[in-house]
Amino acid sequence: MVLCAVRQQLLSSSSGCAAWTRLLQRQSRGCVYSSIHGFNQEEIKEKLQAFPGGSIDLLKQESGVAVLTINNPSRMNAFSGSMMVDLEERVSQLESWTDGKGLIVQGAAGTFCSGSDLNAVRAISNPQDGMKMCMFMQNTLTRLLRLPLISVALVEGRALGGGAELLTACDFRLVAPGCVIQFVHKHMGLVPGWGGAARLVHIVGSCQALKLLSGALKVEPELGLQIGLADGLLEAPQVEEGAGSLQQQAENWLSRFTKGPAPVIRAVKKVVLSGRELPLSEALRTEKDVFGTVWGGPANLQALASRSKHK
Ligand SMILES: CC[C@@H](C(=O)O)C(=O)SCCNC(=O)CCNC(=O)[C@H](O)C(C)(C)COP(=O)(O)OP(=O)(O)OC[C@H]1O[C@@H](n2cnc3c(N)ncnc32)[C@H](O)[C@@H]1OP(=O)(O)O
Repeated sequence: MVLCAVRQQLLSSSSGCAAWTRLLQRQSRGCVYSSIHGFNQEEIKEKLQAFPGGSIDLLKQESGVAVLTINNPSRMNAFSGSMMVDLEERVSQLESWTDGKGLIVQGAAGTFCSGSDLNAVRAISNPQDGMKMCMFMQNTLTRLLRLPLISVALVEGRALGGGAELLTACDFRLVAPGCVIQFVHKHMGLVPGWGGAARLVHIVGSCQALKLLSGALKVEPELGLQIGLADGLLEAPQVEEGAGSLQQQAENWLSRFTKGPAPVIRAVKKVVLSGRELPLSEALRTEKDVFGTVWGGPANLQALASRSKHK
């Protein structure tokens, strides 16, 4: 169902986007898990909806940068079951947002996310349902990371367990003073289940990932920057004129990379994504296909016209 929606959106935008469809088909058939893995998305969505609370809010801005907010403050932004379903639906909306260039993922009320709602976890603790929730969240976070948008996690307060896994599903992480990222899974007798371990190895390397997971180490801003889990440090918001809100600072940081026509910014994310995920020959073919979507396009022709005056 996801691939159909994604394919339809991409093909409807322009014939050039057939390249992106081929990438999705080559890479993942849209998701990590499908019916051939015994995964039934509608079945697990129905189970998850039985655990309500909180919301995942999405604001798509004229600037082409959207803000996704994990909103369950009474539970330190823990993911209820219905929030997991919400997240998948917001990712679908972002997959269809053809004007999008960037995404900021943040938590409400001064903290990021404290993982799964433990009340829900207790209720779906049988292995079958746990694995289905795991596959659902792996599919959703993989699609989040594969969005043709440049994504930034704005990490404030605490990012624990699944919350720490969520921030690994963004391209970059900006940390606020005093925040703590902690993969607490070992303390729960678990390992990451939402894909956080696989992505963490790509971000910080296997040795650092092994330390963070086996030690359930608390990663504060200084360590995060040192090991590459954090890409920038935000300033504590000043009441008087100053750095601006954390979200404003994050938007300013992101703006350096999203400045320009959406088709070009989206093409940049696509070629980096294929370079990161595909074997070299496939990545080169995808790069050629994506190149074909911008070569001779409006932005390219306008740039050539403006430079032809420089004799
Ligand atoms: C794949 C991983 C995934 C999974 O296995 O499904 C997981 O993520 S498992 C969950 C991992 N997360 C945790 O273990 C964090 C648990 N929470 C805490 O350690 C603390 O609450 C905190 C986040 C460090 C904050 O501590 P503190 O500042 O002392 O506040 P409180 O503890 O009083 O919390 C306020 C309020 O929020 C509720 N809360 C917090 N986290 C969760 C959560 N993950 N699930 C459900 N509820 C949560 C907490 O119970 C308090 O509620 P009240 O007691 O009703 O006030």
